[in-house]
Amino acid sequence: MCRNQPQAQSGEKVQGGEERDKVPSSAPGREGRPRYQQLARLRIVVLGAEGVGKSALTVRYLTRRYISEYRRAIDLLYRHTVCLDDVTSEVEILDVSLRQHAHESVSSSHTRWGEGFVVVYSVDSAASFHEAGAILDALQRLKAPVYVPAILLANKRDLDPGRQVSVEEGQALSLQHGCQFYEVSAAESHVGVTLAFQALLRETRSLQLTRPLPRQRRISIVAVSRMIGSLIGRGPDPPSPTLKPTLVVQDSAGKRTLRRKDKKRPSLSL
Ligand SMILES: Nc1nc2c(ncn2[C@@H]2O[C@H](COP(=O)(O)OP(=O)(O)OP(=O)(O)O)[C@@H](O)[C@H]2O)c(=O)[nH]1
Repeated sequence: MCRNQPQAQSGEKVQGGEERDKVPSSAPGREGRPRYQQLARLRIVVLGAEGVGKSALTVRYLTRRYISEYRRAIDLLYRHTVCLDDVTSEVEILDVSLRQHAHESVSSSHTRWGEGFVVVYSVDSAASFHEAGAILDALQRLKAPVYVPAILLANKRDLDPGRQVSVEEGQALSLQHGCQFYEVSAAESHVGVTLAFQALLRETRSLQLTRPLPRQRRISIVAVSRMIGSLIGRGPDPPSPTLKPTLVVQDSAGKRTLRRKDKKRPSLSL
């Protein structure tokens, strides 16, 4: 039985792209297990206007801790092993740093890579609420006709005196887009944040299971390796300005390091 909490994967080995693509489907995977025994992988993208608390929420979910200041203007990719409902999955969370007019920066690279989406706004910012609506529109447009598992996350509930967006408005927007809605405060508690992420992981996982496995695996390998190729400038596509995540890796001593993905350091494994 596994604990119902996300766990940092320590001592994670990060490999280059070419090696990864060569692994035949019957060969042992990087954990030394046959492919069919490897963990399900869920890829989550966190989107929202600038400063709404995307990093605070992501770190709150992953570590239960609240850290009030983060490096800005970089995308971060977190990889963790999560046990939920006694099912262990490898979860990758891309915390995207979008600038003004965030919805215009949501690209098909994000939607091709991501399987589940957290769309965040801040209750003290009507502008961020409108951005969230535009992001949900953009996701649906880019993913159409495929259904998009997403949650709408209203953050900074603790700032109620300065509230510009009511709970009812948040609910109405989520109903309009057919997604779940949570109002939370990354600053106050990890509970709501954890429930929200877990709901999305469940939905994303359920959707994965409805797809035929071999085909889905092939598609995800191609999609990720293409994305990684463009991230590190090796692929035929030009590098996307919005998809250059820094990988957060936790070593066996528990020390966390940030690695920027650039030409010299190809670093994401399948
Ligand atoms: N009061 C309050 N402040 C919060 C909360 N969550 C985040 N913040 C603050 O909001 C600011 C922005 O938080 P970030 O997590 O960096 O926001 P972000 O969306 O990742 O920012 P960018 O990556 O620059 O777009 C920081 O000063 C946080 O401390 C919250 O729940 N309540």
